[in-house]
Amino acid sequence: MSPNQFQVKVSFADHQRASEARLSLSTHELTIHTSKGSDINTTTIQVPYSCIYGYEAPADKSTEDNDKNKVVVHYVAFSEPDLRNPSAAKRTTAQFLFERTEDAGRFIQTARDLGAFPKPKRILLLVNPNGGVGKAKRISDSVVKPMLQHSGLTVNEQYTEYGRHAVDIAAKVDLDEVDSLVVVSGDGVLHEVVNGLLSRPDWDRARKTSIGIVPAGSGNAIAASLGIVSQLVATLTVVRGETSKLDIFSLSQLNRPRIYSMLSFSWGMMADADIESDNYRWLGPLRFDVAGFIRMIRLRRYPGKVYVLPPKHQQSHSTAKHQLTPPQSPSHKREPESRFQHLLDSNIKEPPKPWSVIPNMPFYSMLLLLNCPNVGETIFFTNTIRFNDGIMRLWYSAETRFWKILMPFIFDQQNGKMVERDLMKDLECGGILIVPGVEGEPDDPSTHKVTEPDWVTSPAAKAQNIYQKPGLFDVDGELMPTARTLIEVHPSLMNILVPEWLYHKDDDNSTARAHEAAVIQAIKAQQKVRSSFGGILVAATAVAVAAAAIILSADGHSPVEFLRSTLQL
Ligand SMILES: Nc1ncnc2c1ncn2[C@@H]1O[C@H](COP(=O)(O)OP(=O)(O)OP(=O)(O)O)[C@@H](O)[C@H]1O
Repeated sequence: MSPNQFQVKVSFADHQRASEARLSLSTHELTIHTSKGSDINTTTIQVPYSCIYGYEAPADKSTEDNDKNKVVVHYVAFSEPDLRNPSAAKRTTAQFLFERTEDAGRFIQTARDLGAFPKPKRILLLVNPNGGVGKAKRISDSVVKPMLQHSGLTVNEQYTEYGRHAVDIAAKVDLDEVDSLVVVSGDGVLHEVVNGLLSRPDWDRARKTSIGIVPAGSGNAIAASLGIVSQLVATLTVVRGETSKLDIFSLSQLNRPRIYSMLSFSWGMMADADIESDNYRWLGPLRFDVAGFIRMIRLRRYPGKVYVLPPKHQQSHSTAKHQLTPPQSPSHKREPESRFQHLLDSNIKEPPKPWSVIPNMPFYSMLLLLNCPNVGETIFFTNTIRFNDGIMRLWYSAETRFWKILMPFIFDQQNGKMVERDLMKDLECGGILIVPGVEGEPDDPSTHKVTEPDWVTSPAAKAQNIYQKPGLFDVDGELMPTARTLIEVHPSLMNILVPEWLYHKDDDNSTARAHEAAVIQAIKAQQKVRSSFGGILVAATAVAVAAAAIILSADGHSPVEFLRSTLQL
């Protein structure tokens, strides 16, 4: 028998009777060959190391004789081909009884050397008891903590106690004591962790601390974008500790602290709907569909100008990435470099070349900047973006016909083809300057903030019967002032925990690749398959709510006026 092979008696969590088996440890997986006559259906079980989240081995002399030869391996099994729904991933255990204690020890040592077991790390788990519909605590207790128990990780759990508490925690956490900050919540708390870490005087060190997410919010766009389909897979991801680079956008406004985003920025219909969806939080993920539908049938246009920087100018910038801005005064706060901060000065009416304005677009109905493929757990926008490609993706539209906007949201919400419809224009860029307002004139010169609640008076708008609003600025689901805003990309600024099989290192083992490819394919399929029927059902529910909204005429328009403007009569 080769040094990486072992003879054992094996029993599985769901099969009580032990049977003879041969174990082999390769570079990437543990294979269990059970002997004929066992009560286990399959005779060969492959457990990729990427699916092992812990083990138990006899630790002390007082252990019973029999237990000294025992090793228990905890792993996640995917029940192919049913990987399409999150319940396809299942926790399980295999218990091995070796003939001799030395064999058990040799097995553990060999498995460790080959990277089969998770490496020890210190995790700070931030649980938002209010995340989603208040399910985060239950998820932490029933899924996350039981899985972490045998992982070898040192875990500290902390509940967030108020809005933006995670910013304060991340801003103060002792980086010598923590390797990863993991949130059990939605995108909002992860956004706060990013901002807390990057607001620190030692941000250049803090940015290297890996961040992770166990989806327990209502949107969960980041987790879905990473291919994390369940809390179980998310916890496995945390335990295995594989990371990928993560691009970050910075959003600068005059005389305000800078905000950082890992997911999205939006303005217009989608932003209004996202922020307004907070009123329907009790609906869980459905809140976005209902708020979106209501906003769609009361479509507005949002006046302003948007300037873009071509991506190659950002690319050359990326070679000098993460440089510190030289301190100008003792009070000057060091932060990731901004090359275009001067464009926030209102004396600069038009940014110079290579910046250019988006032509013929004084009015928008929606504008979306994305760093990830998903804008929500159930909204798979496009597969043309990666969160580590160093480029910003901008979509915008001036469309205000209700049905034109509704169609992609019903039929293409989960198939990644939303952007292929003739609704939105698509741009790659390295930076964006947004100047909201009819003529770019801010209401408040010191902040450039647009404050008019109902901005409907421009002659051009009146002539076209356009119903306008300054609109809301939404960054990662959080509100920010509607004001002149500079958005820049900081390529690969942070590290995020990702499922190992999606980003495995280059190896030449075809079995590992085949297994991993199957998992990837299944996860992608899972993102696409949720039927459009769900969308139609949601739309039907939303129609009822929306009809009430029209009758109540929240924005002061009568239903007749509304129909006329919607149908462009
Ligand atoms: N103890 C708390 N009490 C009240 N609010 C809290 C508390 N802890 C965190 N929050 C706030 O809850 C908000 C929502 O959190 P989070 O984004 O994680 O959940 P979600 O909105 O349901 O999910 P998603 O952002 O994915 O839609 C955050 O803005 C955060 O500041």
